Amino acid sequence: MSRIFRAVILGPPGSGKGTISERIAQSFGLQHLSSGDFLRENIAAKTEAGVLAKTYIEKGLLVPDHVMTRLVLPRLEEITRHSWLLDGFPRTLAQAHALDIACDLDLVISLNVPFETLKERLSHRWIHPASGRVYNKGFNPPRVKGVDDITGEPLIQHEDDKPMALVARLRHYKDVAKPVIDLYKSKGILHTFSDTETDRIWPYISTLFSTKIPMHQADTHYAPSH
Ligand SMILES: Nc1ncnc2c1ncn2[C@@H]1O[C@H](COP(=O)(O)OP(=O)(O)OP(=O)(O)O)[C@@H](O)[C@H]1O
Ligand SMILES: Nc1nc2c(ncn2[C@@H]2O[C@H](COP(=O)(O)OP(=O)(O)O)[C@@H](O)[C@H]2O)c(=O)[nH]1
Repeated sequence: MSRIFRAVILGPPGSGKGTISERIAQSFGLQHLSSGDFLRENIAAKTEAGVLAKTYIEKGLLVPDHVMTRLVLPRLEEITRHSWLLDGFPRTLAQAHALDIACDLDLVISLNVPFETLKERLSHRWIHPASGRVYNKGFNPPRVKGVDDITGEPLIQHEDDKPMALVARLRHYKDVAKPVIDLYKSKGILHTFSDTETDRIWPYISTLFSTKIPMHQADTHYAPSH
């Protein structure tokens, strides 16, 4: 059995972590693990961690580190045969230290997207709350305006994607993320990508992954259709 490959994707809200993670998963066969999805699963199943996490998320707060690590790390430890890409965790230095103890990362991607672009994107982001599927008015609109492609249920806008909350949220992200980014830089595993468009960042990320892991299947290689 070949050794599994472990990667993390970092970036502010709206920087394209979810979008790029899906492309990496499709092109290179990594499992896309998202802290938001783990939380939604736990909230739906009403687990102890899920019930607790919900009270923070509803207030627009980060879930405390000890709750997040208890939720995420066991899931990672379960995966012994599949390479993965983790999105949304670690978000704080304490989470990064906990992850460090649990496993050795091969690669960390950091997305660097200008503040104005993030504001613009997030104000046009619509989500399907039950699944976490994400749409954008211009970039990837739903097939029918206002409804989820798969279930036909209505899309909503996150309270904290609305303009008033956005600026504070992006500032807060920067403060909390800086020491995490510095940690991975000091370990020599950080790769930073800066641009205003996911489609311009993607070829560089794709090349980086191609050098690190064999292509999953050449014919599943992701190519944007627009
Ligand atoms: N690693 C984490 N640490 C603390 N709280 C987290 C973490 N990951 C997710 N959360 C909580 O869950 C909520 C939903 O997370 P999710 O990543 O789906 O969406 P988000 O905050 O809109 O992120 P982004 O905009 O970067 O996609 C967050 O707003 C936060 O309250
Ligand atoms: N206009 C535009 N929107 C994008 C681009 N990349 C992603 N998006 C959209 O921007 C929003 C944030 O992207 P997402 O992948 O959810 O970012 P995350 O918050 O970092 O996970 C979503 O609505 C995406 O569809 C891009 O290059 N241009």
